[in-house]
Amino acid sequence: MSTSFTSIPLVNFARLRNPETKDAELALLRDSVFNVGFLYLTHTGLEPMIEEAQTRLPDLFALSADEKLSVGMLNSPHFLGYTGLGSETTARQTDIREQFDFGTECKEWREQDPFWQRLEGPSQFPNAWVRDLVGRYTTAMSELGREFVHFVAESLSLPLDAFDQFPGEMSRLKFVKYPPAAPGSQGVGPHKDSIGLFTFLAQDSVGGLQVLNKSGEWIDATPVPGSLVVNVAQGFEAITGGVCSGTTHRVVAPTATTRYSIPFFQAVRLNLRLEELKRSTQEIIKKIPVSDDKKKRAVNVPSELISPLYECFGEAQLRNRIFSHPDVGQKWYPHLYQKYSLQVL
Ligand SMILES: O=C(O)CCC(=O)C(=O)O
Ligand SMILES: [Fe+2]
Repeated sequence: MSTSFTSIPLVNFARLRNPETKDAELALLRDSVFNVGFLYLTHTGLEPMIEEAQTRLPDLFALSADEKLSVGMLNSPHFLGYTGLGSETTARQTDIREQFDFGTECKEWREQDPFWQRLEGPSQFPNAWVRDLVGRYTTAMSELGREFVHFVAESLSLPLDAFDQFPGEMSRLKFVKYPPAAPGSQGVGPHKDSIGLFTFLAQDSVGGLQVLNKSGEWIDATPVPGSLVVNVAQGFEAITGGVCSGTTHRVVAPTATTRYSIPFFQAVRLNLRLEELKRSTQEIIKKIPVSDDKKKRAVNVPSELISPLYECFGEAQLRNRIFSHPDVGQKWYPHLYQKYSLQVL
């Protein structure tokens, strides 16, 4: 398959789980992850769960402004909670969307913990049914994510658990609403997902998600009912030394209908450090189907996200959050906000 994809491959999860069809589907998975960087995952068995969540989203966003603000992200040093329209910035432009960010359960941050550990903490739920839905949805997605990563390892003929040293404590889930806007408006600007190994995204039938291929063309990720769009996030980019780069994507705002989406960002260990990565990625990089030259560079310069400017992956991620949500960043991390603002990257 060409690396300059013009359509996004479909990988059938049931065929990965079936010993008779597994090998052929693993080859497709390998090509999709390492050459394309994006795929639709179908037949996951989670279709009813996804549909239930999609059906409830209009009710969630119909809560009163007071109810939403009572769980505003500004309350949260963990960047969890509600973000109103126009409060988020991507690629230096304002995004036209509203969203609720949640995290899977994790330990509470304490004073003696590293400062970047504070990215993880308790979620804010506006009511009991949202808490219940988020709990069930994240449990199901976490299990799917673990199984998916095992298949990715197998697709490279690596041991099943080759990536099991990397997952972190708190995965993130978002419920997102894009209201209709003027033609060509930015739902969310071009970006790679900084959080996580892989992102598993359920989108509704409206469309607007686009991904950038290696020739610099935007390709429509046209909705495929019941599927999850899976993309490589910067955590996986880091542990493959940048060889498997996260794919850039964006959402063009809808013009006539409201669009809803549900991305799940699979956690990466926040304490991953550059030196550790350089060691652990070597064996992985050897197996990835790309040129030796690219591999050599990968070992020397593991990833743009793991920069010598940062202590570890957690700090790089914290910096990213601070600039995506500058009001939250300035409130909870004023010194870091100032420090990172002065850095030339
Ligand atoms: O809403 C979507 O389809 C994509 C959202 C996204 O890329 C993100 O929130 O990182
Ligand atoms: Fe994204």
